[in-house]
Amino acid sequence: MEKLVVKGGHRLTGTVRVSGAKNAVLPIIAASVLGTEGSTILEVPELEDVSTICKVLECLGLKVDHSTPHVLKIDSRQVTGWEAPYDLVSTMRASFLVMGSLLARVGRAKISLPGGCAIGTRPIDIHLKGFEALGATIEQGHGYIEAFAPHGLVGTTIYLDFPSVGATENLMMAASMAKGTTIIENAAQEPEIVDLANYINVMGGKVRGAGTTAIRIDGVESMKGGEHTVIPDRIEAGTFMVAGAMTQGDILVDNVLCEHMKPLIAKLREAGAIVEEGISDVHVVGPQELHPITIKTLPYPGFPTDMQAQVMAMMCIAKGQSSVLETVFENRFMHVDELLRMGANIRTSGGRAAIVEGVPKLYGCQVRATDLRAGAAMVLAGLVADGVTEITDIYHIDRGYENLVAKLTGLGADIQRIG
Ligand SMILES: CC(=O)N[C@H]1[C@@H](OP(=O)(O)OP(=O)(O)OC[C@H]2O[C@@H](n3ccc(=O)[nH]c3=O)[C@H](O)[C@@H]2O)O[C@H](CO)[C@@H](O)[C@@H]1O
Ligand SMILES: C=C(OP(=O)(O)O)C(=O)O
Repeated sequence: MEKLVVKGGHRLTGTVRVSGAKNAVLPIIAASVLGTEGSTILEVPELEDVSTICKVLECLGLKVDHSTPHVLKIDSRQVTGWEAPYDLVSTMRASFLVMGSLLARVGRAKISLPGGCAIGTRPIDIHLKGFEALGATIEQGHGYIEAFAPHGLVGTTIYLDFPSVGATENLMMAASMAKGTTIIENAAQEPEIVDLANYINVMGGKVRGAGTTAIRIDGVESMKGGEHTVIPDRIEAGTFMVAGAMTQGDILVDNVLCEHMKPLIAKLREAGAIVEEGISDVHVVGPQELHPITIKTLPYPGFPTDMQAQVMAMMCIAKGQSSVLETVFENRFMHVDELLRMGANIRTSGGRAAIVEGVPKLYGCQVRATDLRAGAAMVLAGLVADGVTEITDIYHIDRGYENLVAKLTGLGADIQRIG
């Protein structure tokens, strides 16, 4: 079994370049189904999740050329299938995002139910309610969801019970070729939503207001295709910024949109780091001693849940008491038990709140990457731990971090992938 072996105690210095955003490229690839002429996507991160969603497209009859690294050429002239099978949806929930584009393009979709995952039950009720509001018929059975709109979808106003990122994206795609106008109220405002809207518009769609709580989509008859460059990954950037802060490092994180990083930048400064915002980069200098901080995860522009585990790793070595309130997912504390094994002092209550008492040292040991960001937190803890940390189940990390070992090694970390 492959594992990461991290020898702690190295100060990180130098420059690291951030890849394109996983959470932007996945819905963008799903949206490529909408276009009848094909698309070219640039700044595509080389990730397991990208391979998985490309396999989903191939199941639908699209042709994907990924022969040039970081570039995807998608031939979407023919869509011959409408089913995303269990093996692909179970490894990556974002496969469910093809439901909206399939409904728009071919009027039907059959997608395996994603099921729960390590960070919570993650239902899809908001997506389904939205599809029904647009006129689709939904049937569930034998582990699959089928949606039908043989005569096309019809625009309407949809108020989301929660600003779900995935539901906003799925409904934006579905509505892009509906008859008339759709307004999504209480929409998610994440930068990845804006990137998807920009791509839909490049293909010939008419989406306005993405990045605000009300998105207006004027349905068009058909879409062509186009070229789109994916935004930088704010979570990968944030993970390196925390690494710099934790290791008393001095690092330049390149290919960053600081506008997307505001909640993390504020917290790193509270923790005592120096953070200098550039036009497309950010410079982080870690303090001698980290101060304790408080975070509460929220939908954008609040503090991102996808940075909670990494920041909790940082809190473990701050001087004093920090706290975390996780409000987006009901069960995103899988990393706590692993951090405890490394000598951290953390108390949780109710699965949503944690108090972290900083300790002078963490100690290397064997730990598991229980999910993607929990895995990143283990790497960060390993960078500052006394001795050697061995991290297993690293396939979770491969879902979302391109070349993590090479990037950290370039900053002076002692980290190897073995097995
Ligand atoms: C591929 C991708 O972009 N993944 C991100 C996306 O996931 P994802 O799109 O799955 O996250 P959502 O915003 O939909 O989920 C947020 C919360 O809403 C709940 N919910 C969601 C949909 C629904 O129909 N019913 C429902 O109850 C979820 O269980 C969760 O508790 O946004 C999350 C929140 O920022 C991030 O952590 C993920 O990294
Ligand atoms: C939870 C995440 O991703 P996904 O929604 O793909 O599981 C994440 O990127 O941290």
